[in-house]
Amino acid sequence: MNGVMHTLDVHSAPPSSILALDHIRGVLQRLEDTIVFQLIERAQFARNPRCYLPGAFAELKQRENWSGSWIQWFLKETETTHAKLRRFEAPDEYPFTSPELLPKPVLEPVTYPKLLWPHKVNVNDKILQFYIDDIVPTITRNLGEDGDDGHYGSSAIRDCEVLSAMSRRIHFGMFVAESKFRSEPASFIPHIRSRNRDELANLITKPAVEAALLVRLGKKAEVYGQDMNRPGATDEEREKERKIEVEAVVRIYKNFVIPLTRDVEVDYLLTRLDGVSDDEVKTMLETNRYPETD
Ligand SMILES: C=C(O[C@@H]1C=C(C(=O)O)C=C[C@H]1O)C(=O)O
Repeated sequence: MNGVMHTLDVHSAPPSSILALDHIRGVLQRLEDTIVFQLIERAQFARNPRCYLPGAFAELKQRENWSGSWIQWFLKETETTHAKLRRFEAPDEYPFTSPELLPKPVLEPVTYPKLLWPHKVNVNDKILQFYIDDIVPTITRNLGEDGDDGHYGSSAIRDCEVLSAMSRRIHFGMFVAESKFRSEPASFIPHIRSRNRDELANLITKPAVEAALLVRLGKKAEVYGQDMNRPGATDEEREKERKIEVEAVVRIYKNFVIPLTRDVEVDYLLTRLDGVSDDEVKTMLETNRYPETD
C-alpha cells in the first residue's frame, strides 16, 4: 500500500516531482495525523510546569552543567544523537538546539538534490515559545502552579515528538514557497526585489486550501481524539473521555501553525534571489519560467 509518504522522497524522485505542489500538500496532510496523534500522546500527562522553567531542576545544573529548562536540555540530548545520524543535513529537518552545541555526523554526508535555495530560516524558537505558553496549557490538565504528575521523562519525550513534527510541518513551508516560485517566478521577483512582505504573503496565501484543511483537521481530531475503547458507550460517555478537544486542535493550526507557515514561506522567498545572477533573473522575468535542471 503506497500511502502518501510523510517524508521527502529525496533519494529516488527528481526535484521536479518532489516539488510538485500536490505532493508537498500530501506530505503536509500526513503531518496533520502525526501532529494530532502526538498532541493526544502529550495530553495524557499533566502540565508539569517545572519542565519549562529554566533552572527548575537543580540536578541539571549540578550533574549536567545546564542552567536552561528541562525541555531544552532534553531537546539538546535528543538532537545530539539525531545530529550524529545526519538528521539535520536533511533539507526538511531543523534543530531546536543551537547548531554550535550539536556534534558532526558520524556517517559520511548524504548528497541531497538541490531542492531549496541556500537560506538561514529557522523559527523553532517561536514554535517552542508558543508550545510552552499556549499549547501545553491548552491540551493538559492543570494540577495547580506546582502540581504535576512527576512524569517528567514521559511528558518530555512527547513534548519532543510534538515539537519535531510541528517544526517539520512549519518549515515545509519553504518547499511550498520554492514550488510556487518555480511555477511563476515573474510574479514573485518584483516583490522579492522590493522586499514587499505583504505582496509576497498575498501571492502565497490560498484561503480555500486553508479552509479545507481546518475542516479536515477538525474531523481528524474528532475521530482520533475520541475514546474508542468503550464498546457500547454512548456519545455522551465518549465525549467525557475525549483525549483532546477538537476546537483546541483547530485553533492551534488556525492561530499558529498556518500563520507561521506563511511567514516561513515569505522569509524564504525574501532570500530566494540571493546569489542569482542578473541574467538568470532577467530570463525568469521575461519567460516567467524557472530553468528546470533535472
Ligand atoms: C502551505 C501552503 O501555503 C499557505 C499555507 C497553508 C498552510 O499552512 O496550511 C495553506 C495554504 C496557503 O495559504 C499551500 O499553499 O499549500
